[in-house]
Amino acid sequence: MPRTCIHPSLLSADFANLEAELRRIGTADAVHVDVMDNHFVPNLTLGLPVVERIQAVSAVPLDIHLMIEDADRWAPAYAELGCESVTFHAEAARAPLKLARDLRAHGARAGMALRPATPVEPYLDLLPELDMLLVMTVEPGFGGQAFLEVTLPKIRRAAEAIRAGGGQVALQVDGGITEETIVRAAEAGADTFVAGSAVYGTGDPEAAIAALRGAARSARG
Ligand SMILES: O=C(CO)[C@H](O)[C@H](O)COP(=O)(O)O
Repeated sequence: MPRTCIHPSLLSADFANLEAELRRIGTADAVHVDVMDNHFVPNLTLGLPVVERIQAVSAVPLDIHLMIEDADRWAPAYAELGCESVTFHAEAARAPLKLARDLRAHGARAGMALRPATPVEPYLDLLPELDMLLVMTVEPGFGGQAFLEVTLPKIRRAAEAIRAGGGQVALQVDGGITEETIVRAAEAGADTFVAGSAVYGTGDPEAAIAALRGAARSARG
């Protein structure tokens, strides 16, 4: 069976109790950490010093999603901390090819994200340089938004291109993922699912992770 990964988003966790919140998602494949700078997106979260402490105490690997300007400058520093994957936005990188190579050289999986309105076609040549492609299924910046069905054709096109290239690149979706929308994203070809509200917004994050995983697996066949 193909690998199905669930990455709870810390954006929906209690920021006053991050270490305890990390312990509630021990069965997750990674924890998704949203770094926002109030410039690339209209919201501000956390940066390197906090991620360094999360990395020190987390039992699950860190999946860093940089929603920041000047990704070329900052992304390698997150890789240096030992984060498992570091994802920059195509719209925020001056030299995406060099940046992806830098991230891998620092030992991280290199990820690239696309806003809902950004087409995937101009970036298909970059796929061999990436370990993960993130198709945003909401406008980046805030948790709790509704899944944008309009992104499904892009997920399908990205999945086809990844399969044609040998299937080495994870296809991540982020935003509005629930037990219902995860089915449509999985059918379209996504294999890695970020979920904030649908995990931390419930009383039992581990049960939510299991339910999301089960729904995605049955959709992927
Ligand atoms: O990148 C993000 C927002 O920009 C978050 O990861 C996303 O909001 C997840 O939250 P939810 O599952 O509640 O939509």
